[in-house]
Amino acid sequence: MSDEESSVRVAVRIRPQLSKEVLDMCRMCTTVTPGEPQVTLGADKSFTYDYVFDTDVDQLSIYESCAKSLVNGSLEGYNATVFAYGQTGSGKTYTMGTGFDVDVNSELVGIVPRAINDLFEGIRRITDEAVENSQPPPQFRISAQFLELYNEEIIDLFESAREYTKGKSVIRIHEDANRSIYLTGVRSEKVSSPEEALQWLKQGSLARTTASTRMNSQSSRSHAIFTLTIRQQRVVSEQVCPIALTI
Ligand SMILES: Nc1ncnc2c1ncn2[C@@H]1O[C@H](COP(=O)(O)OP(=O)(O)OP(=O)(O)O)[C@@H](O)[C@H]1O
Repeated sequence: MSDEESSVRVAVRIRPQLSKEVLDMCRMCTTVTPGEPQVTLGADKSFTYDYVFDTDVDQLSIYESCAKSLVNGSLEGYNATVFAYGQTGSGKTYTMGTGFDVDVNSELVGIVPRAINDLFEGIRRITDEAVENSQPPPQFRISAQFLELYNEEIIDLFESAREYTKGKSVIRIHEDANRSIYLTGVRSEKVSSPEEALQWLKQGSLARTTASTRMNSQSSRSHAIFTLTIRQQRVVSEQVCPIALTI
């Protein structure tokens, strides 16, 4: 598949050094080529991506470049996934905004809370436009799921941790005739406002498995997938489009 046909975009974000790294006299080994999405490691190993963000790029710019258009697209019926990948301590949780504290200073808010706010803002806009045009506004139904993959087990972050230690997980992974993977037994919560969705995000984030690693004192130790499913029902048709945000 050529680059033009691929719907996958890869962005690299370089985080600033942490105070401990500065105190330990660690040195940056990356150089971003000005005006190009290219990063050089050390003296001569250069790599080009769709986007490269250097240490000074803020959370809003990352969201606007990497996720905003996907949120808008999801309201038009497209599926979208934002996936953060990288070694421990590289900044995945920070960038996605799914750490313990989702009530951070507004400038530091990450991708997931921004996507939630934009999603509900988009719904409000579509509803207002329909009313202005004297048309029946579409009905939106939004539901959230939050799963964690840890030690090859799937944990439902909306269920209490206690139930899982008793081995009560009812989540099963299946493959359908088209070889698509789907899950059953996952708890799905209806959300009707950004506040409600953020509350579920916060509750699920707190339930995640964490421990310290040598490179991150509060490492997530797992993969987590936060999924919002949007059902938009118009008079003539219904569209179902999940947006998954993976940390
Ligand atoms: N762009 C950034 N600007 C400032 N601080 C950052 C940035 N990215 C990450 N950090 C800080 O770096 C530390 C590690 O980041 P984070 O916990 O997000 O890493 P992670 O990739 O999620 O790690 P793990 O896989 O171990 O969970 C945190 O203290 C975080 O606040």
